[in-house]
Amino acid sequence: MIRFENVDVVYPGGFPGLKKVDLNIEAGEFVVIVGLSGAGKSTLIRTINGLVPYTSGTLTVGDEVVDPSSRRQLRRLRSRVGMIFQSFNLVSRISVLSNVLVGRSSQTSSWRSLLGWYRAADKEIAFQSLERVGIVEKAYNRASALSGGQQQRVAIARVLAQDPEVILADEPVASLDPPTAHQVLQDLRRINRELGITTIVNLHHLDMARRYADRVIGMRGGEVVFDGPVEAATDAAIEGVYQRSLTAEDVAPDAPVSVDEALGAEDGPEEGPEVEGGGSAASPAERAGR
Ligand SMILES: Nc1ncnc2c1ncn2[C@@H]1O[C@H](COP(=O)(O)OP(=O)(O)OP(=O)(O)O)[C@@H](O)[C@H]1O
Repeated sequence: MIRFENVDVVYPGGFPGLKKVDLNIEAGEFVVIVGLSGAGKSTLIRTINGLVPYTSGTLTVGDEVVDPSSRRQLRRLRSRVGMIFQSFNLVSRISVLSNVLVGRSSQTSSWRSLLGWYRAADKEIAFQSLERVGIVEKAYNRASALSGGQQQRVAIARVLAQDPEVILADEPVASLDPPTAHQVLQDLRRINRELGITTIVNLHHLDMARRYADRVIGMRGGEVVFDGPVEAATDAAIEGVYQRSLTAEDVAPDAPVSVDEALGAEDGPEEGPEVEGGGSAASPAERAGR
């Protein structure tokens, strides 16, 4: 699905962002990238959708080799690869629904997008996306009126409305308190399982990485220095990535549990909203009060 072959990124000024990265990420995987600040996690993620152009090697997404110099191809790539950011990146003064409809822009003529005249089918997709993250009732609220966790769910719904093959999430829970962070990660994990969307997430805290990842990639100095199933991401392995001992803060923001304990923990409670069927005959739009 995503293949890095000997990929380098050199930032303007000559700073190396990625060094000789070789990676294969299969369709449907849920991959978490860990590493200390400055390790190259964001660079790796942003290279996949062309936000950061790679300077040598070959990057393939699906069946297309990414050509950072082709604006047309980058537009197409970004319609297939959705991105979620730490700061949500919503338009705060417009409604939740309008924000989610932005995810339909690549399928909508520019005059319709500009005027906000989205087709009924696109609105239905937007409602269904909001339903999938459990906040369809907020469709007509201003985005700014929502909590951080709800805003991140809107951002996930916007990406879902794109019908993406890949979701990239760059520190998606760094601005959220731990319980809310877990809920957002549970949403991403559930969506990955239900829809089979390849998902790549940068995370700082190891308890979260270990709870949600299938596979962990460790980075240091722009290089991939660890790549294995979550079971292999032991304390010793991550200490090898960080090149120092782990601290409580590495593991969890405010709950210093043993990392090996977290690794052995059962799956987190699947608290996400019921999505299929839901026990109600009402459509998502009806539940939103349309
Ligand atoms: N636009 C840029 N120009 C020059 N150097 C950059 C640029 N963006 C990132 N870098 C450098 O590239 C390196 C990797 O940065 P990156 O943001 O990918 O790290 P990260 O692992 O995501 O860090 P963090 O966890 O702090 O976000 C850092 O040393 C950073 O200073």
